[in-house]
Amino acid sequence: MSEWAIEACGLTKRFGDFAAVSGLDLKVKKGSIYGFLGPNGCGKTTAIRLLTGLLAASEGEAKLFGQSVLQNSDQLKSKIGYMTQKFSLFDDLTVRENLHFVASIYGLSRAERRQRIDQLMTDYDLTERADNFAGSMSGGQRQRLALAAATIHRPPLLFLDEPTSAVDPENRRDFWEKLFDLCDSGTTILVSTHYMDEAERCHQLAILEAGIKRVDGSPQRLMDEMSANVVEVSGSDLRGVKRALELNPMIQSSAQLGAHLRVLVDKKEADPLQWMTKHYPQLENRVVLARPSLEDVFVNCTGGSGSRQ
Ligand SMILES: Nc1ncnc2c1ncn2[C@@H]1O[C@H](COP(=O)(O)OP(=O)(O)OP(=O)(O)O)[C@@H](O)[C@H]1O
Repeated sequence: MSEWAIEACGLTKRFGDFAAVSGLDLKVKKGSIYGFLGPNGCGKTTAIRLLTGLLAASEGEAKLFGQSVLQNSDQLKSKIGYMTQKFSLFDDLTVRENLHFVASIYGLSRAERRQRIDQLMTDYDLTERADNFAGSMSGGQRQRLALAAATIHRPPLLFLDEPTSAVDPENRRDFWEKLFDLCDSGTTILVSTHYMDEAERCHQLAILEAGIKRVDGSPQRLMDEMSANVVEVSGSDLRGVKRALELNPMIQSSAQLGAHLRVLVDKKEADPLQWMTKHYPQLENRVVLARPSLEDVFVNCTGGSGSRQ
């Protein structure tokens, strides 16, 4: 038995001359949460569709639980749950009707269906909404309904494409609690996001840009191994300091966060504080070292086109 829920090797998808995903290598351990982090259009949805077998790859291969996605798509269907980026249930059906519909597609028996739907409505706080139309519910409730539907057949592997883009931070936190419950019971989850805080919750993640995986690893490892030190600059004329710093090739990026400038200094400089005050004497007593964040990693490896949370 393979220890991997997902394996991909050189996975590539071209639309005409344009490569939406290029040479993606991936290994996702069973029972873990793996994140795809990247800006709009970087290829997250395309990669998920390749891994689920909904799109055929131009090159490369993907396996789920050791089985080729291309050759075993029928057998693998029952092992996969897929929550698409757009709400894909029926607005003019009630919560219960939507779940009945999905359960019938997955071939659950009548008795099993009723029991499973009641259980899911309890688990996802939907019981009071059972007879409400999906179209009349809030973003958070619709998202819980979509997750209930995606898990109705108890798939061991879940693909979630930007599942929380339409919900507020509190609902997002609750949603992640549900994901960790699923993970705890053995489900493997691949989730795409452009939120840094969400990516930080994943066991492992890959940062994608322009269809290419730039780095992967645990959030902590990515932060530890970043090729830059983070320096915070305070004081006056931060806009002028930023303009001056950005001319220097040792400065990978600088961004103002409130009353500070957050600066990534190439790790080739062993002592970034000394280096900065030597080259910019006006920064004497105005610089401190800061702990790297996942956003710093993102900026460091992509040039910084992601969104901030
Ligand atoms: N069927 C298609 N035909 C042509 N181009 C496509 C097709 N599907 C996706 N693309 C292009 O491939 C690139 C990657 O798209 P994809 O939807 O995978 O990105 P994404 O990271 O999921 O973006 P978003 O966060 O906006 O959903 C985009 O430039 C998109 O326009």
